Amino acid sequence: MTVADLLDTGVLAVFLALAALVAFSLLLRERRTTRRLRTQQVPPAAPAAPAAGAPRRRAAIVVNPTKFTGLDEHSLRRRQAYVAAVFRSHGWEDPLWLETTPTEHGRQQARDAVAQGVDIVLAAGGDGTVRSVAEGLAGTSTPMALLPAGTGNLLARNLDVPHTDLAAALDLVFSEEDVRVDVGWLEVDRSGRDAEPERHLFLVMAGLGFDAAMMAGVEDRLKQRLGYGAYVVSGARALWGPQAKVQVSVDGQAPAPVRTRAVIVGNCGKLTKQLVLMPDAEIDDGYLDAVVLSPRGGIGWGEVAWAIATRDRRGQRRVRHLRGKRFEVTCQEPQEVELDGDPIGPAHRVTLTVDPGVLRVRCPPLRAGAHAAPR
Ligand SMILES: Nc1ncnc2c1ncn2[C@@H]1O[C@H](COP(=O)(O)OP(=O)(O)OP(=O)(O)O)[C@@H](O)[C@H]1O
Repeated sequence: MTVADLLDTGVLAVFLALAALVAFSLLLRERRTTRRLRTQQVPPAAPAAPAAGAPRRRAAIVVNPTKFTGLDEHSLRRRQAYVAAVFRSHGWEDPLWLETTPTEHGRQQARDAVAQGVDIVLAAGGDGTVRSVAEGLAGTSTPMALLPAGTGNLLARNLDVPHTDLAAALDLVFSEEDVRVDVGWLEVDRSGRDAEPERHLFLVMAGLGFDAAMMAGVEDRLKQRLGYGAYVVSGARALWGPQAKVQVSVDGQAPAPVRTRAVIVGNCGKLTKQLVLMPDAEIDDGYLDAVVLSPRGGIGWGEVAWAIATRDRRGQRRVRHLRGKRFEVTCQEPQEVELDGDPIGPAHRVTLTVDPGVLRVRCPPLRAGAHAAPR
């Protein structure tokens, strides 16, 4: 073994040790959080009468029932009663509950809710449910709120919506402050010659290569046991893999050939509070940001980890930052694709575009002094 090999192995070991440490601390936090959510008590809600003559407001809650299978029937009913009591205590009508199904993941439910004239639609589930509800609401004036119940809850983390405290997340609904956010669209051409490529909305990031392989490698059983830590375990497995030959074109410019492990395009850039993949990505700036990761071996991954940990914006040969309104990525061999953390299978070509400000989201102001969306 050469000195370079030894160094390579050493850096990789440090990287994996750090990853394991992060996984362990996340696991402990996740367990504490789950326990807190499951033992939440129904508050003695004091119903408030609405102002005389004022129409009572109504929310729809689109709920993914698979995210609550850990709760027994009694706890589930208690949770629903709690939520309804909170709405009544603010003078709202009882919410309309709409469940997702194995074939309708939230888009149709959100459209039905808009057709019924609700004032807001809450997405209760993980990022897949949020994405689907957003597809139903984009371009309408009905805002979306989040009741995060997934593992990653990436949008909630990026928008500073509480993702471990149901009462705090609900409180935001009554703040009446919305922001207009951009949505990203991903067109997936699986064969490279598809006549009608699939089109999906994304709110956080879409990518291909290492990150998608990592998401695809997360087993449901491990996710239930380890929560966010399952991604670290799968990520450690996906570290070893060949670089892919891809062509990246930004805003119609001539495509640049790159050898890469991952191309990730983001509408916003946070993975966790501490881990920011794209420090300059803003969800309301009308642009998409991208990172192209091209590590080779353990030392290369060490450089990538360091660039991400230090939020290095300059970029370097292992981590390149790009910005634009349209990205086209063509792969020589099909690569795994992911969408806000959900793997959607391999594709030869993906096109990513941005639709600025078309979704209203009820969340804290994006930055100090920012104005809320006009009504
Ligand atoms: N009623 C249902 N029965 C079975 N599966 C469902 C149902 N509703 C939704 N799903 C599945 O759940 C997925 C969405 O899950 P969701 O986004 O809520 O969590 P997630 O993306 O798995 O979150 P995380 O990975 O962060 O836990 C959908 O893509 C669909 O496959």
